[in-house]
Amino acid sequence: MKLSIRAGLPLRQRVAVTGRARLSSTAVHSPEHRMVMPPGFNSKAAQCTRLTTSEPPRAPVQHESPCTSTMPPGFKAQVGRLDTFELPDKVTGSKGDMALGKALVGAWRRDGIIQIAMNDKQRKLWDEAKAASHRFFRKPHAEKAACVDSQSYSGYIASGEEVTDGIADYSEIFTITKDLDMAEPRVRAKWPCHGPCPWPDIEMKEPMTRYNENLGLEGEKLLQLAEFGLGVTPGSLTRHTRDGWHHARVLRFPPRNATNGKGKEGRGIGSHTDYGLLVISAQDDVGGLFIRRPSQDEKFANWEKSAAGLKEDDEGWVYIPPVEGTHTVILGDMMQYLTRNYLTATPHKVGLNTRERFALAYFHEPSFQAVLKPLEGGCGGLPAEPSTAETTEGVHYGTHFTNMFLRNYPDRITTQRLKAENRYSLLSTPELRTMGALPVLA
Ligand SMILES: O=C(O)CCC(=O)C(=O)O
Ligand SMILES: [Fe+2]
Repeated sequence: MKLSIRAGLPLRQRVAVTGRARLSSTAVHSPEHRMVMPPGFNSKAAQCTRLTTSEPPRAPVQHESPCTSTMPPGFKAQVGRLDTFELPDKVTGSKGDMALGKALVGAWRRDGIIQIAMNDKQRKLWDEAKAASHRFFRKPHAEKAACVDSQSYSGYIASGEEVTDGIADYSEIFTITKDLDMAEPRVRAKWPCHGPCPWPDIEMKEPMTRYNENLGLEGEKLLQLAEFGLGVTPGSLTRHTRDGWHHARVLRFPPRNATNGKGKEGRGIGSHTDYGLLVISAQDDVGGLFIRRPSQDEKFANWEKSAAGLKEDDEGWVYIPPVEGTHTVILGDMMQYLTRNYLTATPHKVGLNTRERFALAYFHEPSFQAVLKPLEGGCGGLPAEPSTAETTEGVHYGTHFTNMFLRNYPDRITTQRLKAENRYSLLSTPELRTMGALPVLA
């Protein structure tokens, strides 16, 4: 894989200094793959190349995957070409870390998404996880459908079962939440969403666990760097992720001409924002992910009022082509809340392509018990805003997560049991709102 970097500086520093992503190419695909350019763009220059700016010249970008050709048919979008950042092995607070943190925050504010290079270990872990995912989704339906749990939302979600903004999604998913056995105190105390992960077999469990643990380390590094970039006290973000409610979705999307008719033509997952701090994703070479850039004109706060379905059929989407050997990182609702919109959750959606697509989204989250309040002191050197009733009370992440899963899976056995046993009421008890507290069992 080639990184898009300026020659002459050590690699990490080069990326920290020049790691600027631009959503430059503006080729737009109509169903007939006609190229339509917005006014002011040179179609020749924009197709699959970066627009030149006043920045110093760079090495030509060489992605291993084609640029616009992977966009799912029937969608209209700009094509985002993202530079690739490389993270250090360890964040120490060096000058390079500070510069990198600023560059990452700048890219998130401008584009809503960053791309980071996988190291060799991560490439191997993703390859193994992808192979396990292929193996799992090839199993007979009955075997997959048996992988459900009545206490946790871990396990299988059939194509057409997940609902976004009232419409079925065609994605087929295996969700992985914290794998807690039946003797675990929080499971015994019937905390909402807490329970075992119904793994189909060890061939799925081991590679997925290894990959997610590695992404957990990556998530912590990104938060540390984001703290530098935001100019907030170190630990302001990471203090919320002690025993974080990290989870993941292993995803398969059918080809658009081989669906079961339960969803909306060509739609893999409808427009939405995710719930926590960071979403670190890997995708195969097929393509399907679209995002929206941060915009002053688009206001939403998913923890207050659902942002699902937001602008789904509007203009302004950016297609993110798969780039081998990279993760993308977008932001979740709690990052937006903590930073008072300095960083915003990234709306995204997935389109079905002509081939089946495999992806994995890892969600780096606060503790289920965390009650979050906006960061003190203001972000990015901006003055702190006065508190309002809403910000003083804070947002309980476990309640936000539970609300989102109740909304997405209204008919799932887990939802039925949660309601039948009135587990929701536990969310307002002090032990569920105190980080590290364990239930007192009779
Ligand atoms: O398939 C992808 O790339 C993204 C999936 C996604 O948005 C999700 O699982 O929440
Ligand atoms: Fe998502």
